[in-house]
Amino acid sequence: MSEFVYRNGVLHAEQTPMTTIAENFGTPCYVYSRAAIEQNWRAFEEQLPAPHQACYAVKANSNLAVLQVLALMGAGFDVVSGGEIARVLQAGGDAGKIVFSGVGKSRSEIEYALDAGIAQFNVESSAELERISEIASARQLVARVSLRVNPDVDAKTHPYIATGLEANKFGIPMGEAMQTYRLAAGLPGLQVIGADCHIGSQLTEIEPFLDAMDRMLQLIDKLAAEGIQLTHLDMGGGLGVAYADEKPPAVADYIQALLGKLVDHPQLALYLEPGRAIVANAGVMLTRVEYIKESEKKDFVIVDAGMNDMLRPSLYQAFHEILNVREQSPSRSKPADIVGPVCETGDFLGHNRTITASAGDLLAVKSAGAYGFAMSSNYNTRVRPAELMVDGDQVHIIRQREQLEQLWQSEHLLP
Ligand SMILES: Cc1ncc(COP(=O)(O)O)c(C=O)c1O
Ligand SMILES: N[C@@H](CCCC[NH3+])C(=O)O
Repeated sequence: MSEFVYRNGVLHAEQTPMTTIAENFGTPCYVYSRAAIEQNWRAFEEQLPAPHQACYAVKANSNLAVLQVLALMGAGFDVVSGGEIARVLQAGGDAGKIVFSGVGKSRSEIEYALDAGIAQFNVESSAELERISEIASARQLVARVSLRVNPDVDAKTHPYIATGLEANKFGIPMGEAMQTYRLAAGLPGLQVIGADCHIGSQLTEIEPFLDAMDRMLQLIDKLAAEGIQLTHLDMGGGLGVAYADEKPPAVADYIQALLGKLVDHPQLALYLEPGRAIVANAGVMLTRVEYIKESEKKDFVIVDAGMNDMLRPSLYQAFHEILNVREQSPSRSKPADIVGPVCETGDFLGHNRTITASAGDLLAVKSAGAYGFAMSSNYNTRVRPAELMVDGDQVHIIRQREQLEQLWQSEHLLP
């Protein structure tokens, strides 16, 4: 069930009309539904009783209040930087449920993570193993490590968000996995506990996950035969959502299919790192139409949000449904591009849309809760939008719209 629906001809977020939100908080802004986030999280949690564990991928949406909602539900977290660890702790998350992924962990990030007592490092190279071993030994600590192995499967998604092919920078190639595990097992300050992989994002089929899992289980069996016993397998994130007419598998079907593969491996806990599946459809971006520019073949609907606020269409030609907040009919006869004010030809939110819109109208860009605000920037010296969390009939401001002065407060004029 979507928490964003028309009531009396006006798009609502839970019980609050979008028109009220725009009046009170201005545009552009991101609007999230707490109920939707909770519902999406519960779908994972219910399928993954302990010792299995879901770890929300913080990069998808790292607003403190979003993390807080999940922390209150007992979530684990998948992070990719020291900054994300700090955010999770700031939001009340449990360090003991943090897994630390990423190809380029710096010394200071590793030190910070060890001191914070995170659950484990998902390690991506021999060099990183050696660095973690050295730092942990010097601190007389033991770092729990899992190796991220690249299973070399085609995730059948956009090439920029496929990560499980050998051509990608991520993980340890399957062919080198055994020797890297042997290295890990012999290094001081490390406890080798698991294996992980992440083959890509926005996957709409189960098969690539199952294919990757077969390869990972074969590796785990070979390791066991050598006396390296692992206790968990982390299959990463990547479950897709419906932006348009995609039909991603239901969470329960996806997890049951993965758990089904574990019947012969009762010692293994399954970890997952969902990001998009938790937050994408729990958020929209609200923007107001500034101008309509008509031309012979197509019109331009020029709105107050641009690629700096919402990068996915420009970066991946990603499709996001765009609705007029006031339900409209019929649709326009000539297609329109919905474009922003940024000085780039690639600054668009949607191409060839049939949406009816006039100057002053409010539009909602759907499925914007994941990789929306998280990838925003200040390009063109534009302040980043406000973020709001709707909770029933309450609207909480969870991030103020930036003020211009903040944009240059760390800059200095020459003496
Ligand atoms: C290691 C890792 N885990 C989890 C995720 C979250 O992915 P998604 O948002 O597709 O679930 C990503 C990003 O793709 C990732 O790189
Ligand atoms: N940022 C991408 C997903 C990449 C995930 C990174 N591991 C998107 O918007 O779809």
